[in-house]
Amino acid sequence: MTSLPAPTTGPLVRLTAVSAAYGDRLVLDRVDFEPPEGRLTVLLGPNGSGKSTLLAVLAGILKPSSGHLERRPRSSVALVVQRSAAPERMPLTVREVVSMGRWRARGPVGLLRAADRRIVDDALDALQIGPLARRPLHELSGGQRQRALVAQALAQRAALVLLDEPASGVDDRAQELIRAAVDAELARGATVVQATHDPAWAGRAGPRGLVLRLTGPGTVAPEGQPSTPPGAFG
Ligand SMILES: Nc1ncnc2c1ncn2[C@@H]1O[C@H](COP(=O)(O)OP(=O)(O)OP(=O)(O)O)[C@@H](O)[C@H]1O
Repeated sequence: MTSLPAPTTGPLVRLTAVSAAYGDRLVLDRVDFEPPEGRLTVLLGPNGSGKSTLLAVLAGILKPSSGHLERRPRSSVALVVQRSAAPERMPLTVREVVSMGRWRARGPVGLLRAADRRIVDDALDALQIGPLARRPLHELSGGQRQRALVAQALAQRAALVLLDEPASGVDDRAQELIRAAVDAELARGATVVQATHDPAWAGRAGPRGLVLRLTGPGTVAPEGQPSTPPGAFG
């Protein structure tokens, strides 16, 4: 298992008074948020409350309309988008999709090394999709595809792992594998932020994790003070 580089100073990621909007629709309204490092943050909230938007801001793919986003320089981030937002007809095999998780480590023209291939194999094994490795992604069922996308995130060995409802619409076995994958990421030292509708995930944040409830539009509140580390939420 590849361990993470020693943390440097500053937060891995921190939002200060961040607002985000689509046109004139305000979705996040001056949100302060710093996920506790090496822990699980669970984002709960109804459809449209802004969970995906918050993840997109954390990932750096949606620019806040105001406020401040800090990210630790050179820190890596993996994002598993909601299945409905993932391209379904990528002309790639499952192994190729998971191998894409190593691209950032190797650069655009870098060949994967033996160590990268081992990481890819481990990720395929973790989600039990090794037997599907040669299959084109578009031939897979929705749940199998979801496992491939989670495996791609695992292969990144990122410091910050953002998951948008990774376990929704998958069977019990896949849910169990995804839960185990999240546990393994936390054990590796990753900081995980997961959006979900499933309140059962809240219990997995643990005493040092964080549960945020988005009630939208624009409102984000920590749930249960015991799981809120001091200073993590302004
Ligand atoms: N690209 C977009 N353009 C315009 N409006 C958007 C866009 N993406 C999201 N929205 C709107 O922003 C609001 C928040 O959406 P978001 O997807 O962040 O919510 P969510 O909590 O993740 O919802 P769900 O549980 O359905 O995934 C919704 O009102 C949605 O319609």
